[in-house]
Amino acid sequence: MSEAGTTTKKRLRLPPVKDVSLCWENIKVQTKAGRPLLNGIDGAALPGQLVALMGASGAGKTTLLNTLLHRNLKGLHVEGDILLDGRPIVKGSIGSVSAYVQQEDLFIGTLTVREHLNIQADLRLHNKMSAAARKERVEAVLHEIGLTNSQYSRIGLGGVKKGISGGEAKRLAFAAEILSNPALLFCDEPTTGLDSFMALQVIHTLNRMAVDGKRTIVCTIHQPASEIYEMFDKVLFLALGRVAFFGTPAESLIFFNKSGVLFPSHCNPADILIHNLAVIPFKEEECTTKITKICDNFQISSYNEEVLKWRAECKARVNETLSGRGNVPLLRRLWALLKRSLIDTFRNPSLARAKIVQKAVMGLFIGLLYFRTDMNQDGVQSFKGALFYYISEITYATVFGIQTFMPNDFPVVAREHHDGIYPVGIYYTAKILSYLPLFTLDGMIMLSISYFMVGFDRNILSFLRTIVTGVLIEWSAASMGLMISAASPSYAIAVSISGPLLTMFSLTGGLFTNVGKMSPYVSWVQYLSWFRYGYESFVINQFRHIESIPCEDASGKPTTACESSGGQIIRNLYFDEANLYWNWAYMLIYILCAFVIGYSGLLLRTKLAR
Ligand SMILES: Nc1ncnc2c1ncn2[C@@H]1O[C@H](COP(=O)(O)OP(=O)(O)OP(=O)(O)O)[C@@H](O)[C@H]1O
Repeated sequence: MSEAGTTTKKRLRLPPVKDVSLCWENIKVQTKAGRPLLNGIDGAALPGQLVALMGASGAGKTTLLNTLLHRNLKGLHVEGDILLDGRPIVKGSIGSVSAYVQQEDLFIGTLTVREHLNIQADLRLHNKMSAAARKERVEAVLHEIGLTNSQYSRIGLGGVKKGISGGEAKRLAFAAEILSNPALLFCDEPTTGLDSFMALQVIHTLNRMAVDGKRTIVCTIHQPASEIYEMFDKVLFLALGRVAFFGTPAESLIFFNKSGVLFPSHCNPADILIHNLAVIPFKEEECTTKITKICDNFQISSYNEEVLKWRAECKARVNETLSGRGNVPLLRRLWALLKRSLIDTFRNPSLARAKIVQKAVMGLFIGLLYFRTDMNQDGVQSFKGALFYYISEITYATVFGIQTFMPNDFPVVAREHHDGIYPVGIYYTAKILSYLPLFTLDGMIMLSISYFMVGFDRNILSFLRTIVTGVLIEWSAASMGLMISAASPSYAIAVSISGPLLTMFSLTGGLFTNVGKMSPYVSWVQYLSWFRYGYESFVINQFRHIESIPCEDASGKPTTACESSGGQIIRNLYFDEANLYWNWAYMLIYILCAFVIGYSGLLLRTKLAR
């Protein structure tokens, strides 16, 4: 290989990790009601080891993993020591030196593999790493995890849009977690949902990360195939909340065989072991006696003595210093989330393209419907109708369009927030900023296409005021849509809240009912309605300079009812000319309040989504 080639290869490797060992001693977990889940679990994972936590369903694998990670322990009472290089782990500190690959892979499916990693690098890598260094790290991780061939493929959305394979998705989840090059990695059921070939690939990747990278890896696993079983350095079997065995896979066969478990040839040993450690319905007593005997045997076995030695080795590393991940600049995280939201918004055909095309078509339609309306009594009604229609058109599409975002994003946001990658506020700000261009442009397109076709005031300032009012209406609708979406548990609930609210706001907007003559029981609703603020500004802007309007219909016939000047139109609607710009201020305040309420709702939902 050429020298240049050698340099490139060197660059593509992750830097060596500062290895760590993890041990746990006498871990006891019980529910608040006093039900024991784990009862005195000891163990250790040393650098370069891939350790599997195994056992029948309900044995306590996830509970042990959560205990080691200090996560999801609400409602449980935990005792025992967890030591990282000899030092007790204080609550939450393990997260800063380790990574956790969770069972369910959650991604923004519109991104490519490389884009996802670039954004994760910007979100996770500390402030001392330059943009070039972060790019290099992504390159190294792509090679390390074996994702270079699919780096430009879209991740896809399960069941909606085909993307990368399940095995690639799992490896992508690893890739994101090892960007920060952690020495300690936890994985929950990394092979669940994968076929045997993909599962083997995934465990092979983990094995390589442990052996080559000197990482310490702990994972839970369900009934692995024999080939996979042999790839673990250590297996820890849990049963009835106790350790049934901890040692190498080869030793496990010897130990369990001595404890009376038979392994017929051509059978998967892991299947047989898990079957033997399960409490089978209607045979509870028999199973409990057998399992208790196995656990007792292990306690007095030489394998348990080995575990005690590893633990001592782990404790002896007390002098090593550990460094956390470091700080990630807030602005960089905001920019990364903004990029992700922008890509997602503009690649989401149901939102971006549909919105632009729809508004262009509606602009043309309104333009043709009210084409060259003359200023007479019929014309006044048409102008008023067109102005109110603008508000409806901008509002409904915006509120319901924007509400689609939260159900898709929420699981990812909740996880990333709880993983400490960013606070919800940064995500929310980025999301709002990402919607700004789209939810400003589409309304402007509709107004610009139709405004002069209808025959509204040709004065450029009047046109610009219409645009500004339109943008504020759209942003009022967007902020309300976001607020309801952020605080609602599902899209269906968000829509069912928004529908009636919009009807109320529309009815109190000034066209259907006179704002000055509403029933006192509901007249306050108008002050929550941007229909009312927007319509008043639209009407004042169009009519206030019109001094005389003929009292005749479109065919020239005199009319009995007549609004003979712009001022009269404004007064008849109980509007006030002084409110033209005040309404802009009210809408701005409205937008800010809705954003703040939406943020609070999202924060609360995220906190509850543990
Ligand atoms: N917060 C909790 N409150 C009450 N019981 C709990 C709690 N967490 C876990 N358990 C109980 O502890 C037992 C062990 O659960 P755990 O999820 O750890 O098992 P597991 O071995 O991971 O099972 P599986 O393989 O099915 O995921 C189960 O009976 C479960 O119902």
